This record gives sequence, C-alpha cells and structure tokens, in this order.
Amino acid sequence: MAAAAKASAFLVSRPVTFVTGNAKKLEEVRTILGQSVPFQSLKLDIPELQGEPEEISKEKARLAALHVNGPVLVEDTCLCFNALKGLPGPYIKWFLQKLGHEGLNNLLMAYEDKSAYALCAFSFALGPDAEPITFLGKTPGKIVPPRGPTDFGWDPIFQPDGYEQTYAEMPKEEKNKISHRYKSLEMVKAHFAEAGYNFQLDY
Ligand SMILES: O=c1[nH]c(=O)c2ncn([C@@H]3O[C@H](COP(=O)(O)OP(=O)(O)OP(=O)(O)O)[C@@H](O)[C@H]3O)c2[nH]1
Ligand SMILES: [Mg+2]
Repeated sequence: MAAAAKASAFLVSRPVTFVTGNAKKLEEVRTILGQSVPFQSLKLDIPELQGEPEEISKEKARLAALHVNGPVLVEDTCLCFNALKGLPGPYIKWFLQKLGHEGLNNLLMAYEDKSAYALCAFSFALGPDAEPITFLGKTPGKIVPPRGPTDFGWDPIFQPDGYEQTYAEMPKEEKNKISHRYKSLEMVKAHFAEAGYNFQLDY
C-alpha cells in the first residue's frame, strides 16, 4: 500500500504511453478506455520474442519502457486454435499474412474441433527499471469461413461463443463489450484504480 501511494505521487504528472505499430488496436484501445485512462500513443513495432504470450508481452513492455523512459502499456494478441494446442497463438500475425483467412480455416480442415480463443496480453511497466505486470483477457469462440468487413486482421473468421456474428460483422460497440482486448483492459483499469495512479497527459 505504501509502495502504491509512493508510485502514485511519482506518477501524477506523467502520461502513460501505449506503444504499438497497429493502428486498429490503437483505435479500439482509445474507444474502450475513453476518458478513464488518459494516455498518449507511440507508433513503434517492437521486436517480439518467441515463447508464451505472457513472456512476449512482458518483454515488449521492457523494451518499450526503455525506449520511452517512462510508464508504458503494450499488448500482444494471440489467436489460439484448441485443436492445434493453442497455435498459431502469438504467431498469428505471420500465419495470417502468409495464409490468409482461407488458409487459417484450412489448418483446421482435418479436425472436427473448430473452437478457438482470442487472447490479449496487456503489459504495464512503470518505467525501465520496473518489472512489467501482465493482464490476460480471453474470449472463446470458433473459426469460421470469413464473414464481414476485412479491415482488421482475423476478425472475419472469429465467431465468439454465444453470437451468430463474427467479430467483423458485429457493430464495433458490441465487439468492444466482449472482446479479449476489452477484458484485458478492464483488468488494467482495475489495477490503475487500486494502485491510485493518476496519469496526466503532457500538454
Ligand atoms: O481480427 C483481429 N482482431 C483483433 O482484435 C486483433 N488484435 C490483433 N490482431 C492481429 O493479430 C496479430 C497480433 O499480433 P501483435 O499482437 O504482434 O500485433 P501487431 O504486431 O500488429 O501490433 P504491435 O505488436 O505493434 O502492438 C496482428 O496481425 C494483428 O493485426 C487482431 N486481429
Ligand atoms: Mg507485433
């Protein structure tokens, strides 16, 4: 508690920087956080480790904090196929780029189980010397032939459980109420509230 209070005093006049090379992620994060967490953004494609989502995300935060020399938020997103024991997972970006929506569906052709989950790993680091904290948000669903607008990644082939629409077909407000990103950001917000951080933008 004392440590949190100290951190809060230290942070009052500092902004938190969300570091990402992905404009669509940034758009969703802005919408989901609204006025609740003032942040600035930095467009930077941070090199990514191989490994488990949580470790990849933490390492991104370490590198981002070194770069920014201040508090940072980063996130790593995975699309995990249960039949493939969680793959492509954090490598989905490259699988999507090489195989496209049809190829991703084909990966599951040999399996009856089309279930999958979207996983978002936000990591927050107070600064370059702080150990990052990670928040995992997960939305279960299934992989389907593409439906809906194709402006964001694998949204057209992911149909969340309990819905007839793919992420891409849903109104944005609906996706942002149930998504992996929303769930992870709810935990980030709760952590900031608990720690008493009061981030302020540089003007
Ligand atoms: O349909 C989607 N709905 C989403 O909600 C979503 N979130 C991320 N992605 C895509 O999944 C890969 C993650 O890789 P990723 O986390 O390394 O992201 P990135 O490299 O684009 O940005 P960043 O690492 O600089 O933040 C990239 O291909 C992203 O475009 C999504 N696709
Ligand atoms: Mg990336």
